[in-house]
Amino acid sequence: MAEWALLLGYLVHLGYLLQLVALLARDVLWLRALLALAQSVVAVYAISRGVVAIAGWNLVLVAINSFWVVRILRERRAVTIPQNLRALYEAHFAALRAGEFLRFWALAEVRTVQAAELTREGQVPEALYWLGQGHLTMEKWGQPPRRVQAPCFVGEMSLLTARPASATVRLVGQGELRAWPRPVLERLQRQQPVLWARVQSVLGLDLVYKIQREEARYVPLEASRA
Ligand SMILES: Nc1ncnc2c1ncn2[C@@H]1O[C@@H]2COP(=O)(O)O[C@H]2[C@H]1O
Repeated sequence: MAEWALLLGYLVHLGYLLQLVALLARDVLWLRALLALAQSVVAVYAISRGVVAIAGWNLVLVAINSFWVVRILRERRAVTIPQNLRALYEAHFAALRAGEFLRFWALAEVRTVQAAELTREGQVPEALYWLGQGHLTMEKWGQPPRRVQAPCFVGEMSLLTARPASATVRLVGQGELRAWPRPVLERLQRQQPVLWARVQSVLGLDLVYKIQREEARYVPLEASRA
């Protein structure tokens, strides 16, 4: 009996040691899970000592942390990308987790448009666009018009820099676009900052692809003089 009492006495140290380890965890799932365990241990200790208030408060904390553990596990559970989106995901959206990609993809409106002007140089675009197939024309003041080939985003530069559009971009012919209206993106930015940070990486990758296409068109100065 006395040994039991001694062991129960150590529980308080175990509980706070576990809290210490929890605070070292970088991953929020581990943090929450270890905190729930630590608070359960402290609650058992408090019950054994008859301190109802400490036991009660720790059980409330256990309930909150357990709720978050379940929620995070649900969000992270394996999500399979449908076959028709897999190649697209791997090439352009791999900075997002599979579930995040599907959520972000579903936020967009699908629009079928004909020769539409997507952005106008100097004006803030109404949306961010993704064109999976087709061609665009791009006009910048003082430069000859150019063709831009899909797949690519349109309107990502002004979104990232919070400045007006750097060019006027029009769709050639008819095409199907995905459009994320600005208010939808602003809500995403406010409510899901982690996802927003990953979306910015996706847009960064699109910019890299654009630079690589520009470089493929690059004519060395010597050759252009010849
Ligand atoms: N050099 C470029 N190559 C491909 N697309 C471009 C280039 N410059 C601008 N754009 C696109 O044209 C869009 C005009 O609006 P944004 O500046 O928001 O985002 C721009 C890009 O999506």
